[in-house]
Amino acid sequence: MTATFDTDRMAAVIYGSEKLASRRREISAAVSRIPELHDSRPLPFMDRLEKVTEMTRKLAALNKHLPDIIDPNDYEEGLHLYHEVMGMEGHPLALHEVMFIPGLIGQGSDEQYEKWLGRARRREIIGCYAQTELGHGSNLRSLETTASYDPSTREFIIHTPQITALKWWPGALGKSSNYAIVVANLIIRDRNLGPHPFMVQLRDEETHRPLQGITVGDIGPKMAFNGGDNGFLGFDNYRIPLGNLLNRHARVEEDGIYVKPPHAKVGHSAMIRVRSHMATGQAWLLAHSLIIAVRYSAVRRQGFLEDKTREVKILDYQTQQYRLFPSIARAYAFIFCGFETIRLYDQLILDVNKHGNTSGMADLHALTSGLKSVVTYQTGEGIEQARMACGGHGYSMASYISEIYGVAIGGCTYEGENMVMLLQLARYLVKSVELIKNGKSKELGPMVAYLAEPDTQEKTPLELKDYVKLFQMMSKRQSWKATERYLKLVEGGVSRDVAWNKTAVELTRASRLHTRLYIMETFIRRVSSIEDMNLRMVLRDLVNVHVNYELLDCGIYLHDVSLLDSIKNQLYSSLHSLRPNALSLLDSFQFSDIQLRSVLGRRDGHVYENLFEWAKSSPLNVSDVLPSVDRYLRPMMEKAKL
Ligand SMILES: CCCCCCCCCCCC(=O)SCCNC(=O)CCNC(=O)[C@H](O)C(C)(C)COP(=O)(O)OP(=O)(O)OC[C@H]1O[C@@H](n2cnc3c(N)ncnc32)[C@H](O)[C@@H]1OP(=O)(O)O
Ligand SMILES: Cc1cc2nc3c(=O)[nH]c(=O)nc-3n(C[C@H](O)[C@H](O)[C@H](O)COP(=O)(O)OP(=O)(O)OC[C@H]3O[C@@H](n4cnc5c(N)ncnc54)[C@H](O)[C@@H]3O)c2cc1C
Repeated sequence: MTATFDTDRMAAVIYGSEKLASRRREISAAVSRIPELHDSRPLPFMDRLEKVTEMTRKLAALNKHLPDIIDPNDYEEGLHLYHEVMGMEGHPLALHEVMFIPGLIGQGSDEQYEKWLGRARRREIIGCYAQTELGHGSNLRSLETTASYDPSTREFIIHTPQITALKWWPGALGKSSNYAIVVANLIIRDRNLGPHPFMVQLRDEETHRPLQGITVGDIGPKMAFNGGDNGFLGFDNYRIPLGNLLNRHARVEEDGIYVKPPHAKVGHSAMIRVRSHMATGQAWLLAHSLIIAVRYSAVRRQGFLEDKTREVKILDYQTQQYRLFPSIARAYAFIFCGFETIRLYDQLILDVNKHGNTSGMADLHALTSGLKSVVTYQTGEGIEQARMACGGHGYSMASYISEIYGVAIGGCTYEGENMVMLLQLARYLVKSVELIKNGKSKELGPMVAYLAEPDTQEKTPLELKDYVKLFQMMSKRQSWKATERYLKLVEGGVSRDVAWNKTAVELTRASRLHTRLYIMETFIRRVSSIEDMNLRMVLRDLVNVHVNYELLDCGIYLHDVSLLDSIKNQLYSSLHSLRPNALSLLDSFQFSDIQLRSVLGRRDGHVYENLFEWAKSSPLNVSDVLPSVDRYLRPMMEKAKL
């Protein structure tokens, strides 16, 4: 089936410009010509040490070839090159680019840029972001690592008071990084001023051995990311100079005077940055799994429909389309949301760093708290459906889908556990409803203005905008219902904390609906702005699938049977009309075979031959008879014969 649109032009929509889309193709082509940038053998056949070694080997090779392939100062080109070569399982520089450098930019002063930023960019040093501890991750107020100021030597003494204070989880901390941005409680004259970011050298730059007073190592295998070394880190009264407090926002003078930051949370910028980028990163992971599943579904034949002479492609089953196509819509919707949040983050950093203007922080915190939670959860659901849609071969590591799942689903936990972040957004929604109740609707932020709109009369929806209005009213009602439930408890004498906890499930439901409304409206807004008619037509099909699927999935108006039927009928006909374009919508992401790392998803479609070759290369097939059979099984069977 030929697509009704140009996939290169769709790639330009996905990546934001024709230039970047074509540069991505050139970079992938360049990588395909350099064998030392390829996996030396399939990653699923490697144990953890082999995998970490392989990632380190490739990283060094990439660093060598990088100047010949990309503009080293072009962030987007670098991001694609890393994804192409390093894949998704983690590597020594994974957090260096994602958190260490952005943390330095967000928190460091111009002098500290001079000292560390250039060195970090040239990769003379490798860094990570060490905040989470063995005993605390969500509740930052209870972090235990201390940084006590000693005015007599003008130093901070970093210390791990007890085992629960060990830094635990930070990516690339265990064996790779020789520096870290360490988040520790700033203590001045016994006064705890809360978590602050400090630049700390962990290892000797020559020998890479841990410095005196530092205990550091790897936390062991995880569900995924096993090419990376998430680590633990402990301090024994470890001294660092006064100038190592990253002091763009908060400062300590030599005599110990503390100058507080313009906003209590301005030190959280590294987290906000990752959350702002997660919608895009998760969309790519979802699209990875979908292109594998849809390519395979276009090859795999199983069972019959009307033509009894030839088995049907499983992509022609309505259930297969229902399983996969709503996630294709979500992948596009998440990409468009990602453009928004990255733009908002870049603007915020400029406002804060250049003008000390923190007014955009609350909105972006609320938006990214909800978005990272909904996007990561729905991405995980979509990847799991993609795996199941491939039957047995989806369950094989040859499909690579379970690795993609493990990486993606980590996002439900890192950067703020989803439940915790949904409740952060709920704070914002409750405050907004209270503003309206107090006659201050004018103070509402643009993202919550709809909460003040009167309920529309439920007329029979005829157009897309009517269906979106239905969803908007449902979201509004949930925010009001949850807020009033909470306020009723408070007015009844229940403390705010207890009332909050007793309403928490309803509050998180309000956060999810609010976020899903934002995703839907962003998707529609972006599609409506696309000039190329062919692109806009097929993306409208995706929007129709998305809106109707969301309405059904959120259980809207289940009491109104005729409305329910019309939503279902629209969804099923949208699935059918998407069928001819489904594969091309995913081909438009232009992932190379190297980047997909999936035998099932290869462009050549020779699934069975490729699967057989892959299986034969398994280490277990090096010999016909395994040593363990000779050593244990054969004696056991011989004995049974006596
Ligand atoms: C995909 C491939 C990738 C591949 C790459 C993979 C990379 C993996 C990287 C993972 C890295 C990590 O996980 S790094 C570690 C991530 N850790 C986290 O995210 C920790 C999550 N916890 C937190 O952020 C915090 O504890 C909170 C926000 C949940 C609670 O903080 P709190 O200080 O107790 O604040 P709280 O009392 O709740 O709220 C007080 C007021 O502050 C506001 N507030 C709180 N935080 C912020 C903020 N950042 N910006 C603005 N405002 C804020 C609240 O809205 C509230 O306003 P008002 O209501 O009073 O007006
Ligand atoms: C793959 C991966 C990479 C990571 N990389 C880094 C890194 O580079 N740097 C770093 O500093 N950290 C990193 N982390 C740590 C991560 O940020 C934390 O795991 C995360 O913040 C959650 O904290 P926690 O694990 O302590 O869970 P807890 O905070 O102990 O929460 C456990 C559970 O308790 C419940 N809960 C907790 N608080 C609340 C609440 N207020 N309301 C309702 N329910 C609640 C939730 O169900 C939650 O899942 C990484 C984690 C993973 C999995």
